Amino acid sequence: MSLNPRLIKESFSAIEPVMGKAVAYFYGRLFAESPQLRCMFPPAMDVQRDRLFAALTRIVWSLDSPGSLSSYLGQLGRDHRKYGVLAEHHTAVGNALLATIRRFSADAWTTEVEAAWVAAYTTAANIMIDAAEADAGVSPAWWLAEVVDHELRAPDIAVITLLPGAPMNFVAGQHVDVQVERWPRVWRTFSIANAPRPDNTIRLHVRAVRGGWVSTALVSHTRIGDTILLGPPVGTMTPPPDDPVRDILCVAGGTGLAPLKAIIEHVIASGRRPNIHLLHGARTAAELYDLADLVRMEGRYPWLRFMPVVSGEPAYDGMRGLLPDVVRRFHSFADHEVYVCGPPAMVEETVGRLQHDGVPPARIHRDCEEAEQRRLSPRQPDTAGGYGRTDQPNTAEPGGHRRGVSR
Ligand SMILES: NC(=O)C1=CN([C@@H]2O[C@H](COP(=O)(O)OP(=O)(O)OC[C@H]3O[C@@H](n4cnc5c(N)ncnc54)[C@H](O)[C@@H]3O)[C@@H](O)[C@H]2O)C=CC1
Repeated sequence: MSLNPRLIKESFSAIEPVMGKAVAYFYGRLFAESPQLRCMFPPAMDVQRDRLFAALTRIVWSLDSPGSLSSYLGQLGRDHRKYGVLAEHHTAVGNALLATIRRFSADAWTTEVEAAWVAAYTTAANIMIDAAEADAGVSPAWWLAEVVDHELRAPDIAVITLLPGAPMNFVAGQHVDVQVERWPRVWRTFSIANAPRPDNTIRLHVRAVRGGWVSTALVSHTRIGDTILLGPPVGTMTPPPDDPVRDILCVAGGTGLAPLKAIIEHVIASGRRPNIHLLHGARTAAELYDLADLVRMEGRYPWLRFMPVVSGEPAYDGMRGLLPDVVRRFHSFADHEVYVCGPPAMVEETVGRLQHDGVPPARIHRDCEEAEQRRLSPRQPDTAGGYGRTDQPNTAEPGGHRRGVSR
């Protein structure tokens, strides 16, 4: 069975323009053939559809890069443990996927194309299964965490401290999926806002999205003593492993501050003393929800320079403007290591301007596309999402056998 990326990409291109319909057909087919799988998914499937499309696109277009494909699929396999995905589920998914591609690629469907998709899907499923099996020996599928602190820092922003039931190994800058008791099978992504701590606690910065299920539950209906579920930490916006001794610029929009604060804590813990500029932008002064803490940090570490910036309050008595504009008011950051996080438009614009001003792309770190797709824009409701877990997720270990698609 050999991979044929060219055939896969050609047939996938034929489907891309009708991807919305194809994904809807895929789930209809999957649930018709395997109704027992429906309960693993959230009630509303809109975000789920986007996630599937994003994952499929990424897999198809990285078929020529086995290294990055394999690491992405490995992470996907480990991450899917929290949903209770078993090895045999991959067969049902593979069959529905093949039926979907056959139907929507129409004239482009040949026996060669079919063989190429079977080979590609089987390879991908086996990488996911292997990664999940290996992970099962060393890490929980999910963590039950207790809320040990809950601070409402603005009417719609909470800083929440959690104590996972078992230690969680993570790297500063990573994010986790979160599920609240009120909304089973609905997972939402939040960055961990601290570097690893001796007491194993982790912090989240959450803005309640209007109409949002998980974010609203976390901000308005969660109390100290409640428990929530956390998926495994993932994400690649982490400090470079060689930790170069370069000065650092962090540009944080709103609750996009969370992973950047974790990275700054990581640098502090490392003992290095680079100059750090942290710009934190908010629409109003009242939304500078971490001001007191950041001012305290700045007072303690003189090489850390914190600059709050407000974009929507003309009377604000401090630095005003949109972050991408404000960044350009400073001297060049061309020799800095740069981290940018916040609303997608702000990130795009800031990164573009920094590159234009001479910062090499390799030194600009941002949450990868995948994280942005998993996390919803704060201006959209987080009404659905995740690939839900089964009722007894802790007993749902992947089986020992591998499956592809049945032809
Ligand atoms: N909560 C978390 O753990 C994390 C959240 N994020 C993302 O960060 C974002 C935070 O959103 P909010 O707190 O509502 O921020 P916001 O919408 O209040 O914006 C904060 C600042 O970003 C800049 N900005 C916003 N929109 C812009 C635009 N179109 N062009 C140029 N600059 C713009 C402005 O300076 C503004 O003051 C969300 O997209 C969220 O998904 C990212 C990582 C972690």
